[in-house]
Amino acid sequence: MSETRSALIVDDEHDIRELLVLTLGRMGLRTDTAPNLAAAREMLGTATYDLCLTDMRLPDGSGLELVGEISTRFPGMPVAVITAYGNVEAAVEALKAGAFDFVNKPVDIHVLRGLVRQALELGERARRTSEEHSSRLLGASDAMVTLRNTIAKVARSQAPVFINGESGTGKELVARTIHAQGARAAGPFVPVNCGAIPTELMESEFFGHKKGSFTGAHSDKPGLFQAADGGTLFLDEVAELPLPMQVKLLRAIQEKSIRPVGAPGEVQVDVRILSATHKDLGVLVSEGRFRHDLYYRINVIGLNVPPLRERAGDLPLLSNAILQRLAQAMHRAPPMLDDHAVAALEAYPFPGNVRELENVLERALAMADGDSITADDLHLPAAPGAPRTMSPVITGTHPALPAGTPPPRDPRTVSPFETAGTALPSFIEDIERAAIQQSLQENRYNKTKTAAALGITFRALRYKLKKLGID
Ligand SMILES: Nc1ncnc2c1ncn2[C@@H]1O[C@H](COP(=O)(O)OP(=O)(O)OP(=O)(O)O)[C@@H](O)[C@H]1O
Repeated sequence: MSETRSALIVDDEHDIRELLVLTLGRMGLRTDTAPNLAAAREMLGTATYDLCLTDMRLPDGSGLELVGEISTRFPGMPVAVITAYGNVEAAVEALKAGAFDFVNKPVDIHVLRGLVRQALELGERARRTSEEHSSRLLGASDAMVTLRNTIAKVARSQAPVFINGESGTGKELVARTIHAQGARAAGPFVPVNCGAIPTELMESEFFGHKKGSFTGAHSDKPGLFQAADGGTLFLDEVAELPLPMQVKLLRAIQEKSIRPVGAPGEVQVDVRILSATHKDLGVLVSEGRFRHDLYYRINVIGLNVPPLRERAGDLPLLSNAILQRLAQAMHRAPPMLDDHAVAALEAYPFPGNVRELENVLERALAMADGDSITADDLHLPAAPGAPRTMSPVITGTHPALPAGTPPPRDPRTVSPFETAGTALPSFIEDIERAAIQQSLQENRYNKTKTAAALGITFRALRYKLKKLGID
């Protein structure tokens, strides 16, 4: 626990607040204080705490109300109450309302310190559990339920699995889930981006090398196959493997052994192969760009991860889980998406899938002032291929949606001719903005690659991003 923990202290008695601030401060905690319920609520709206200590009797209500609110709004945050000595009923009520523990007045410093230590441990455990949840493949759509069921079956076997799906749909997460649910879970999971290894280093990266086998080989180095021994090797972007490397990989998979560069003999390896690509590998095989024998070897079981736009019903669940995770990392209370924001998300096609959703929400979280995220905060780009309209996609200027009101129209249906009558420079800027945003998504927000794809320099791209207000 290296980062500073924080506590909210709620008590109307100045002396008690001082005593608690001093004691918790000595334990290394940062503290905020509130003399009443209203102030406590305000503080909880702007910051997240690892612990709350509240008096039962407050000038504007009961500490019990706070206990209830905290348990619902911040389920992982322990709250303890300070009760008058001998008031057993109040203590029991507090525990029933969700308090973690209570401490009697006058406060015994020893008891208090023990309670704080336990509360922090409890919070830490809750945080870890929530992190485990966040690495789960979420979604209640039929497609995701089917995918999760298939994964559960596939995980039991040792067969190679080939995962296909657009960028950012969750292919790596699927691979990690197969590994985590299978018999090799205690072994290593080694992901490798096949498109990121320079061709000349590939053999050494996959199979390792012996000291002195080539210039720069200053010591023996095990390769990725050895690193994944007893576990899983995940070949991401497998379509990017050059043909000569495909031959070597096929051999290693068939023989279950590898020969490090410069080594005299073979080394046995026990590795399960999972692979993925967003490309159509069948087409690459028919074009002779991917070996059919390797294709059949890695594609014993094939899984398809559907794009987010085909399971828009998963958006609220996914968005809330992502916001919760991001807010927790920022020690903030997770904001809610308002109705317009949900409608805007559901109308947007998300070409970058869940990864793009994460980026959109991260930016929105940084922009949002209060407890909720509006459609304006989302800054959704125009749908790729469609010129941006003169007004933002979802302006957020609509009044709150009454129940039953249809959501704002789908930005994809906006006709480019709606731009007629607008000043030419602004029209051109909009087209430029749409092209840059599309290229950014296609290149996964890598600005160097985006600049290259657009045929402009990195500096020019940076200038345009600033000028067009894209960040
Ligand atoms: N169903 C899901 N539930 C929760 N998080 C998800 C889900 N799908 C994807 N994610 C998250 O979205 C992000 C992108 O997922 P991941 O890296 O697995 O996608 P990918 O398809 O492998 O992307 P690429 O093709 O670019 O390699 C990750 O942070 C992942 O945790």
